[in-house]
Amino acid sequence: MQSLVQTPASSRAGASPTGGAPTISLTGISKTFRATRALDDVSLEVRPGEVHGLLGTNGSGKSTLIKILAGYHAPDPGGRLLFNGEEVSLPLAASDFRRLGMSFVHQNLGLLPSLTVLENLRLKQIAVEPHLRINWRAEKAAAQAVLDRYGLDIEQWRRVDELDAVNRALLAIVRAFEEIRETCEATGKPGLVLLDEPTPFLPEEGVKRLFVLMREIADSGSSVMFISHDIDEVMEITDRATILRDGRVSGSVETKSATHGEMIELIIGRSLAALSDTGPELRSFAPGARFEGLAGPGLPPCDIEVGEGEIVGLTGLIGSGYDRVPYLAFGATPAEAGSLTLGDSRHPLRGMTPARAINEGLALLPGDRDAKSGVPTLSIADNMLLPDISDWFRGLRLRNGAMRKEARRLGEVYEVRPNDPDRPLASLSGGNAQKVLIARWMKRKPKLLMLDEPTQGVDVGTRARIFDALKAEAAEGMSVLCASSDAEQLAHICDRVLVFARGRVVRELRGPEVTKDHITQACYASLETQDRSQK
Ligand SMILES: Nc1ncnc2c1ncn2[C@@H]1O[C@H](COP(=O)(O)OP(=O)(O)OP(=O)(O)O)[C@@H](O)[C@H]1O
Repeated sequence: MQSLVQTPASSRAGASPTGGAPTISLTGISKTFRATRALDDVSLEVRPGEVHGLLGTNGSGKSTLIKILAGYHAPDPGGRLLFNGEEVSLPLAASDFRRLGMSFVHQNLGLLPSLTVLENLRLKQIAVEPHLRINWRAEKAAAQAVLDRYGLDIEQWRRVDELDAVNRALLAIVRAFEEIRETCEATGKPGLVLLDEPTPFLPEEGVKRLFVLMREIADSGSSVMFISHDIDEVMEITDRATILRDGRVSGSVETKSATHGEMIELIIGRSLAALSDTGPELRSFAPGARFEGLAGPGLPPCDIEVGEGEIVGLTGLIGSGYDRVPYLAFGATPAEAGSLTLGDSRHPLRGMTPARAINEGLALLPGDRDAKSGVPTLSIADNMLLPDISDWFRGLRLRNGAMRKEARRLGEVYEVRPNDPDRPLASLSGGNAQKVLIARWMKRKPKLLMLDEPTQGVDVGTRARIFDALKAEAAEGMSVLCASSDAEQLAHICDRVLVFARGRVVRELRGPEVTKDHITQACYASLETQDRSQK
């Protein structure tokens, strides 16, 4: 590797080659949660006008670092933080953020969905500044000025829950930057906006719009810190990136000249097999699951077949309806019509409930990032084995030891870190909690496993393990339906991919056609189909 990759020691605080002080400089930050050393002597700096990436495996400490910067966690004694050269004592206080010029966009964006765009943008002024009555005309003009400044074409009177995901994310970022703009203008010093994975559920064109906005913030002289699992995105938008592994800085790179492979090695400590540019062999499968006339809100009747042992991907652009299929099929969203044939039995989908679906041999791993499908207060072992709890009784006695042993084995297979079956799910990082839930459903060996964005928030190394495990289960006869907007993920695992537009399957890719490029092209070609049918 060339000199573009700096060792943690050489990237220590205060060594900004730009000559000016870094916007933020952290030195020797550690954080211990009982037995877990979440951060160990982390040092990094973000320079003025820089978009800086923060990458790392699940549990590597990214969220802990952001929580320290947000004043939520106090770090262990000994760490230092300099902001524009000023020493700031840790933990940060609520009054520090505006004074220094620091703002955050957390994963849930922090907007108030039932309020309008205007109210979200001007909330602080409306709620905090004293006035006898709100001058809506002035507030409207101020909000419009903000929207115009960043070129956002959003109606001010729309409620935030009526906006699409892209506009919600753009609004959150604009609001965060507006929070610090006045401070930056008054002090003439750069501010820092921290974005904690704002892109996972956005379509590609939405991500591009976000990047334009991030670049505008950086061009104004402020800095942006961007946390993401998506290496391609980090390579596209950031100037430099810091990579964490097991709570330590494994490297700091100039992203423009780093390669994808170098980034992966810094993240997981090893390289991965390259993605093949031809899809899998064309194979035929015995009948597995067949949906006929499956219909529900946002999905006109459609037919989908998945062979025994076949992995079928469902994809399309946002709003195309592909992601509704697993929920309607499982009864998590009530289906309006349709039937499911599994082996010799046929089941009406109207009136299907998750409990019945599980009884028939279906499983669903939802795509939420808050691990809603798990029980945060229960242990890892309970979360993995709860659906089969009756198997773990001997008479009236629950075989706790055997349960723990099995949970530890599954934790090993799915690389759950830390692999301690007694820990509550809530204490795991988001990606590790997702691994626990994947293990739970894979272990049950359902006839049809349905997944929605299964590896969202899961690091690149574990992603490969999960793909291998899915393929291994499919080879044993399990049918798999995987809804995902990630063409690379689908290309890794699928035998066949169905591309949706306006709720209908508009393209089927099979065998060798199942490549990342073909899937992406088919999604964008579906946009034309979508546009034509709208005219
Ligand atoms: N409140 C807590 N109590 C105990 N352990 C914690 C707590 N918060 C985080 N940890 C542990 O600290 C380590 C770092 O977790 P963190 O959430 O920072 O990782 P991350 O890099 O953000 O992961 P992900 O990409 O999965 O979100 C993990 O081992 C996690 O289990």
